[in-house]
Amino acid sequence: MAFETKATIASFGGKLYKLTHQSTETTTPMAVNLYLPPQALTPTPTKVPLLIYLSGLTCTPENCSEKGFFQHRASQLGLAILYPDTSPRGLNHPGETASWDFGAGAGFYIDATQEPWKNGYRMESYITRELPQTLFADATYGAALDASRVSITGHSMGGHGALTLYLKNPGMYKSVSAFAPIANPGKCPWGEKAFTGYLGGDREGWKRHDASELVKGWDKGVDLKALVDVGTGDNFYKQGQLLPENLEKAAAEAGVKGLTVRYQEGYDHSYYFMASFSDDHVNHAAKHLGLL
Ligand SMILES: N[C@@H](CCC(=O)N[C@@H](CS)C(=O)NCC(=O)O)C(=O)O
Repeated sequence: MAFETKATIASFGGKLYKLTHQSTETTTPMAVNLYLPPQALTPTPTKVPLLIYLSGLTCTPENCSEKGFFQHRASQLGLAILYPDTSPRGLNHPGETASWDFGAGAGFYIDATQEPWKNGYRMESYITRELPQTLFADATYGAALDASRVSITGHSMGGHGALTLYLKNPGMYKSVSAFAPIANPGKCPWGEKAFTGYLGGDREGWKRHDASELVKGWDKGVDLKALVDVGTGDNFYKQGQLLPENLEKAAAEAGVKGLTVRYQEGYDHSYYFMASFSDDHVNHAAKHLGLL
């Protein structure tokens, strides 16, 4: 359904729009923030490409819009950014708000198969189909966007989302990047908890939603166009929640080219880390979206 505009905020010469719309996938109202750079807002706008940013555990569309600093470089290059929410909200499934790493704020960008979560916890279909289709068809916001040029990025759980949705849908996105991604969810406590709850106990089936497994099926002849940053001071990395080495190893063993993983000395899991490297990730997307 059409977007309702809750707020319009000037940012780096462009505008950040706080939107909501009724989703048929989640069956709930969904909040989403959209940044349009100045190039999309002039009296004679050019169509701009889109970077989708998927957030981490506990986040709403606000966290990264406010403190990720993606808009700075995006405004210079002429790139729109979409910040979706991390789960449906208000379904009131039992236990939905009992923990911060499962249920509300923790949809893991998959379509749940287990009761009660299969009702509404359909973030994969929402992010890959319903949200972009609604946005590109929107009379107000879609006109400024080039639907044929989309890239994806994300942080932590959202890094898992970006990598897996990219690997599952060759051609849908022009490039992928991730900050501190949950790179092998089938083998870490966050992923095991979420996948057991949403998908059930069949670990073989989890592999369809795990970047370190999916990368093995990538076409070796096609550059992966993937940039990953991880801070060596990140406590979740130290606790084995992220496992980026497993992704690197799987890609190398499968002969997949084009994965760059950078270990940033001393950086933690926070937005101080992301803001320090967000220019690099916007440049990475821009290169593959024809802006650089
Ligand atoms: N709530 C968790 C932290 C979860 C966390 O670090 N979430 C990250 C994404 S995985 C985040 O972006 N949090 C929101 C923020 O820092 O603004 C805790 O209390 O330990």
